[in-house]
Amino acid sequence: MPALASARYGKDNVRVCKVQRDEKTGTHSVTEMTVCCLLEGEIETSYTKADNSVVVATDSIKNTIYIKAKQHPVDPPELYASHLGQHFLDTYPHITSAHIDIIVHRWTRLTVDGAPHPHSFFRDGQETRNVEATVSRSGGIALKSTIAGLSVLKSTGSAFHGFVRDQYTTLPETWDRILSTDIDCSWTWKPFATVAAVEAGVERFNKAWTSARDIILQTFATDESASVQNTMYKMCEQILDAVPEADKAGFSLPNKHYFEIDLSWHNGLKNTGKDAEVYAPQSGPNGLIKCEVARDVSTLAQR
Ligand SMILES: O=c1[nH]c(=O)c2[nH]c(=O)[nH]c2[nH]1
Repeated sequence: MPALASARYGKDNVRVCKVQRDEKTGTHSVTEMTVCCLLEGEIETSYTKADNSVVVATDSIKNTIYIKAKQHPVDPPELYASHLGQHFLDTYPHITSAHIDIIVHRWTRLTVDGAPHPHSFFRDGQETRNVEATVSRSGGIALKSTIAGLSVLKSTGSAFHGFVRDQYTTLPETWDRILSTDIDCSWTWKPFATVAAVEAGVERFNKAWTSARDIILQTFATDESASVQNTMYKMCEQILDAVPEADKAGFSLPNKHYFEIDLSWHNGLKNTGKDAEVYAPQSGPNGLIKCEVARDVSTLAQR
């Protein structure tokens, strides 16, 4: 006999923009987010018995996302996600956990005549700052912070050699290649007991984001990379050092290949090895390299 094994529901792709105005200076700040909010709890009968009495309508969930954005700061997103998730537990006794995913889109302040403009912004890239929050009666507030979609490329300082060579191998070893990826980096916070605990020392979240971003960019640029694997591991170690309240850091990185093009068939034109200048960027297939580094290995999820 089949039975409901798991269920959660809510509203996805809720787009929210909050403008905060400093009346004294006339400076505005803008935060644009895409929010997903899914609820779990004693909601089985809505699936199995057509019992809508246990359903908080997804339309109401959407309204709540707007209201909580009005009532609370949306920066940092970790705090807003905690307030939003906690609201559902405080308001509906049969809801046992709220899963909040937030994507924060970039609006970077414009510089006009050398000065930061008070109310104009531009989108400088597809990079986003993301948060996944699970607020539950049993586990408190679990937060994971992410930098996603930060595209980087270096034109030297990357090698890849010494890998397995057998009857399946065609890739030549290289001591100098283009390395390019779209950064997806996350760090997982030790659980917080309450929203008040998230709020106490709330500056930790923006500080961690800035540190992680700096570490990623600096290490990407300066590491003499032996592989994507080794470079991402070095970044994780440094992020764990910089963010003492995180117990895990990890990456998921596509290896976006740039192939050398042999043009020697055209009048002996040299364009490989030390003469390589014109490359063919590949859309796919691409490598995909992932890892998680735990401060204490016992905190790693069992697989
Ligand atoms: O940094 C790399 N890691 C790999 O595992 C790999 N595999 C591959 O073909 N190229 C690369 N590059």
